[in-house]
Amino acid sequence: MGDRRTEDTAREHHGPDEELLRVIADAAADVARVERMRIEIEEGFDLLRGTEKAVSLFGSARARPDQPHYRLARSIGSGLADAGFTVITGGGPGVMEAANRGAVEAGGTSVGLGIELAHEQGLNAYLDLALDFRYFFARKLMFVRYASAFIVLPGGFGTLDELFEALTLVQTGKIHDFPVILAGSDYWGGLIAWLRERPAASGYLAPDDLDLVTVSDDADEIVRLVQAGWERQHGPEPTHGTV
Ligand SMILES: C/C(=C\CNc1ncnc2c1ncn2[C@@H]1O[C@H](COP(=O)(O)O)[C@@H](O)[C@H]1O)CO
Repeated sequence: MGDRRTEDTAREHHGPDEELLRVIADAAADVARVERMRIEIEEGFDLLRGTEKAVSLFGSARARPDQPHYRLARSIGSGLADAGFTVITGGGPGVMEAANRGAVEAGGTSVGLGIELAHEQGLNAYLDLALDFRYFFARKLMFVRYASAFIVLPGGFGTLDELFEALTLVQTGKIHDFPVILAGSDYWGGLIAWLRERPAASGYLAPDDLDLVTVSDDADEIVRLVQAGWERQHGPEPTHGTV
């Protein structure tokens, strides 16, 4: 009924031919939009195909190199590279740059999946592989598809969005044995306490949902947690012994 009235109103103002042309133009724009999405996903897959051991790391675009969270991200990036993990970030400044920088400094592979934004910052200077995305959802698919763990450093809305998306995927069983590690207890402690006192206490989270996330301040421990998760997913790595 509502649709009929909208169509009638449109005809009164523009006439039936103009309205039909508008509907056809809208449909053509949607076809073009879907094709852009498909191409973007394909480009991401092409870029990352063959990436077998990787971690996605998130955190503030605004952290400065003299800040502790930048330093922590840099040493996590190095530790991951030493352990053979490719480091994937959003390719931007701040914590992303720090993790990519650490990975490059340790001789590892560093990936940046950037996002086109109105106030373009550009990709950071520490990337071996990079791609800029128009669609957040296509970019998020790459973060999950190629990683065996997520590490989340302090950040704002962007980081929180990535954290809760990851937790939702694990909670709903879309991904399994997938470590979600919060780096920086000073920053995340309050959020964990709130999740326990509000959503969990209200019954909106199961008590063991909070076990899906681990908090750590120690880069070495974080790398060990990531490695343990990888082995749960893939089996233990062969040791290169002398026998
Ligand atoms: C706002 C500023 C730079 C924006 N540049 C970004 N480049 C790449 N990825 C980004 C950028 N901004 C946000 N992201 C994504 O969200 C997370 C950080 O967001 P937050 O709001 O800063 O926490 C990050 O993990 C990216 O994936 C510089 O001032």
